[in-house]
Amino acid sequence: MLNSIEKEEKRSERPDIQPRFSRKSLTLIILHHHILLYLSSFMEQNILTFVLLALPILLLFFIKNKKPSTFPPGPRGLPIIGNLHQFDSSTICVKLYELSKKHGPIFSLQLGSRPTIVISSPKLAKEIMKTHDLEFCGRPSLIGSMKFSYNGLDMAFSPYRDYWRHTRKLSIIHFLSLKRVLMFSSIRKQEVTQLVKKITQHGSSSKVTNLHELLMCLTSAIVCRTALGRRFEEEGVETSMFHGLLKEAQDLVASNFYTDYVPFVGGVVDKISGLLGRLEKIFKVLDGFYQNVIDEHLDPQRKMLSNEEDIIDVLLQLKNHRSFSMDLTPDHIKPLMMNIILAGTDTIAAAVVWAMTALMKNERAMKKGQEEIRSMFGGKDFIEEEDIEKLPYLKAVIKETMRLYPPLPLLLHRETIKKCNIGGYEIPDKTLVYVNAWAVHRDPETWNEPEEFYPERFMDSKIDFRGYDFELIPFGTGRRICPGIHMGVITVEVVLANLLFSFDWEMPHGMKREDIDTDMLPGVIQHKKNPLCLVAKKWVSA
Ligand code: HEM
Repeated sequence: MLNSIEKEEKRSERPDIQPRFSRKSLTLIILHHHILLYLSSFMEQNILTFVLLALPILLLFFIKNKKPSTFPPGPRGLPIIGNLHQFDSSTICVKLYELSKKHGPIFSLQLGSRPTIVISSPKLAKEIMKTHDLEFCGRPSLIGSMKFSYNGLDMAFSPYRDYWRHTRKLSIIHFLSLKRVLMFSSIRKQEVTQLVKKITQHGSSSKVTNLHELLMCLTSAIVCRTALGRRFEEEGVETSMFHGLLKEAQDLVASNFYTDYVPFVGGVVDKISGLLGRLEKIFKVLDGFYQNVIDEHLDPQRKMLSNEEDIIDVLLQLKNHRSFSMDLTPDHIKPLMMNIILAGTDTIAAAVVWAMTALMKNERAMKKGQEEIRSMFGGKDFIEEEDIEKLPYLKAVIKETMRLYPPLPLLLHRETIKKCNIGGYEIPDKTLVYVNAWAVHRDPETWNEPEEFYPERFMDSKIDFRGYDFELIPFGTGRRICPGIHMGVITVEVVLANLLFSFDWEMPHGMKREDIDTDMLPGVIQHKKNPLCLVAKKWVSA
């Protein structure tokens, strides 16, 4: 039998019967013409022609990306968009948790053209993030994350490759290490002291304290001072503008761009809906902001806010010492700043708000937490970071909060970089992967009464969230585990310890503890939907 190369050779020896175009080149010519027509209809804004021309391309695309038969089962979706419409909800982690009860701890979705799997048990989380961590440590190139990461030049959204490994190593050694994080502890102390002062003023004038607002101000001040050496004017226009920018950026990272899931037509939908325009606009503003901060740092006349070096200083020194394997330009520094600010501000504020919410709903745990701190450190003005080691109940409260209300309930999506087998199913490469920490943290085979807020469950337990225990993964685990874990945990601890130590917390007039809801806002980072508003009474040691 002739193999295809031999056939091809024979054909070229007989020019008389050689077709002018091979089948492959004919298909390419037709496709090329089709795309040209398609683009010109788009330019001329002829929507009907545009959609009609897009249909065959879409069909080709979907046939090519059809789920293999060995893929996990899952809910049926609609034509073309698959399950995308079900993925656009404020409580997506809860919805996926409910679906896992029906379809099992590994099930599939079809998000437009992208085959997707959802993992919902500690056992499978371990398979994905330990046994097969290498196959599962890619990140999908989605339009929002690509924009904010300057096309994957950051850590969070960079694909798994040498560049990511270098950047991550550099961050972990030079600015997110425990040693470096402890060097920033005076910033945290100053900012938390300010917060306590502000709440004390609210309390003395019986003003209600909106904890979400105050904690967002606090964490953005801590993160900005640490990373950029900059502080925004208290409760001023600048601060609220900055929070507005952060919120818009977070919303856009969390948005489902149709461009990512429905090729060709998706881009038009996103353009018409204004999503692409918003993305460009906010990116430009943030980019300009980071550029200004970097220029300030390069200015020899620069006056430092405090004597500490900030993360940009550290990066610029590394640049001068050529510690990075390539030239570290502002285009490498900006995406890292974007990561630190977007990943650090909301996560920490959300975690503290959820802890206070859970404690307000559970008076017993609140009292126990306050007694632990006050009996140990009653004579002090401030609970220092090194005091926290002596507060096991506080630590248990934080673990229990992160279990029930993980700030990133779906972690950050991953993408397979190779084909592999999980739970008896074959998962092709380029499959989108969601690990639903919300579901893992409620696994009934692991946790007794999983819906109960019961910090005591951690008192005699070795389970921790540092990446070794797959039943508790608020920071993820494996190669992609959160590199900001030291900064995140220390900040949550010192803020919560001082809030519990300094104040007795009461409900505003006419409200009961049972009125506090746990509804969530949509987004990658899970915030409480209705702000937690409380009355703070300053506690004075007897
Ligand atoms: C309570 C606070 C925080 C929580 C709960 C949290 C949680 C997470 C989670 C779940 C991931 C995804 C892990 C995965 O894919 O397996 C992540 C990634 C990341 N976090 Fe955090 N985080 C927190 C604070 C921070 C802080 C303070 C920073 C920076 C200063 C930070 C920087 C990052 C970065 C850069 C990544 C991407 C890592 C990579 O893909 O290599 N996080 N975080």
